[in-house]
Amino acid sequence: MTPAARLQATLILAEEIDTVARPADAVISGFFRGKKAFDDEDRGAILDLVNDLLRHQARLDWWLAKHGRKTTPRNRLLAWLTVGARKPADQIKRLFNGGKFAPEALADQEYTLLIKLKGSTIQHPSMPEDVQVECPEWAAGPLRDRFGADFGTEMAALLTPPALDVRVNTVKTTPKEVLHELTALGLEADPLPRAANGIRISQRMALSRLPALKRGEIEIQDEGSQLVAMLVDAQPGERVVDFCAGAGGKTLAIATQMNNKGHIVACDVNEGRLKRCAERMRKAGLHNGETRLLASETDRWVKRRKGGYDRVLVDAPCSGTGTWRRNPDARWRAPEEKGLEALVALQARILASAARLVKPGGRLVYATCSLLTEENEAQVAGFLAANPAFRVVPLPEVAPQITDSAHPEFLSLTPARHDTDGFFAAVLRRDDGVVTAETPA
Ligand SMILES: C[S@@+](CC[C@H](N)C(=O)[O-])C[C@H]1O[C@@H](n2cnc3c(N)ncnc32)[C@H](O)[C@@H]1O
Repeated sequence: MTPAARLQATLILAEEIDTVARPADAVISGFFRGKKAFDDEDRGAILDLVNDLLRHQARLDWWLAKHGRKTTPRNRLLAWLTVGARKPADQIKRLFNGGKFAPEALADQEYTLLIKLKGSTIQHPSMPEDVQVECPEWAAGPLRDRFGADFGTEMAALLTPPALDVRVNTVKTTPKEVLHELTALGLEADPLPRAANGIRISQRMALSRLPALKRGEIEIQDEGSQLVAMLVDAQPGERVVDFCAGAGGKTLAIATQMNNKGHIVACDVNEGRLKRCAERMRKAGLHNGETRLLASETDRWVKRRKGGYDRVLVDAPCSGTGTWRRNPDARWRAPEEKGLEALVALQARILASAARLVKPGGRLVYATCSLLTEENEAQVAGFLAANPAFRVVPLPEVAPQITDSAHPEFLSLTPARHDTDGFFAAVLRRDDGVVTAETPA
């Protein structure tokens, strides 16, 4: 594939990501599906370029505005090639040549833009701080409140591409065997520092190079996500609910913890994701689970199963601020249409309803991939105030091996401090109605 054709593919993707509400990874995988003309190298180069545009969008837009230009995907690409990739104007003109599979030929005023941008640097001291760190307006206040003096450092970490973390499916193999295979393939792979069955692959490569992935022996899962599943601490033979299971990232990890014994119900309001979850369970050789589509968080099924589960995980829908490293488009899509407040209210409703499933003495884990206090500590505080039967089980009690959480009681991970996605998890226990030796019959 020619360099011009790669640029044209980048442009198609950038335009679609800019206009549709779907996440970029869904747009990208949809675009490449069934297209044999793109080999791994083409895909890698196009993906890098799309991500470069998304990770520098605020700064590119600042440069475009400075020169009175519209912030369109095509203008952003032209600006990036000049300011970021530092390509000479004439070389860009040769690539934007209007040929078959190439971007439309450069207009005169586009060429003028390239000349004006020549010698500019992607970072400029006159840029406002939020532009320099690519922080969208809707999140700047809450993130500054959360991080204070560390705001800049955390934002910078959110702009770096993450390493590839995988979780070993111990129902099928062992971390030792997987490490051995990865090393034999010439990949740089090491055990994760905190997640017992996790491995980090530091080197960039196409996923097609991982045969263990095809065999269902490993799953791609950030260390933070692996740790959330670990905090559920589901034991073989127990009854467990993963209330917001989605496509099952954590369901699979929990079902594996249970060593295929007992029962896990993966609930969600999204049928497509649950279908994917069931497929992944099958591929992973897990048969201790079922999926359950809920009409809403207050579906009648929840009432019928009240008090019936040893462990319940609520991996709530959230702003996703902790995942901006891997989803660089997410920062440019404000949380849902109704904003952060509506999201926080939904989380509260989900948590209150899912809590009904926990049996006396059982464990409730509330988690998000958000960095915002409103969705995390404040959400838990609100729940505890309204539900006195639950109390916090401090992190050092449930996971003494995690010694570097950013919060003394909860799991709180940030990209700058832990080199994981931003994750939050609170472990709660239902303390009422527990029958002990002292409880009168
Ligand atoms: C953070 S994602 C879950 C990710 C998943 N646990 C994983 O590890 O791959 C949150 C999920 O909550 C689901 N959700 C949204 N509203 C819900 C509701 N009212 N009740 C239950 N689940 C809901 C979404 O469909 C989404 O799949």
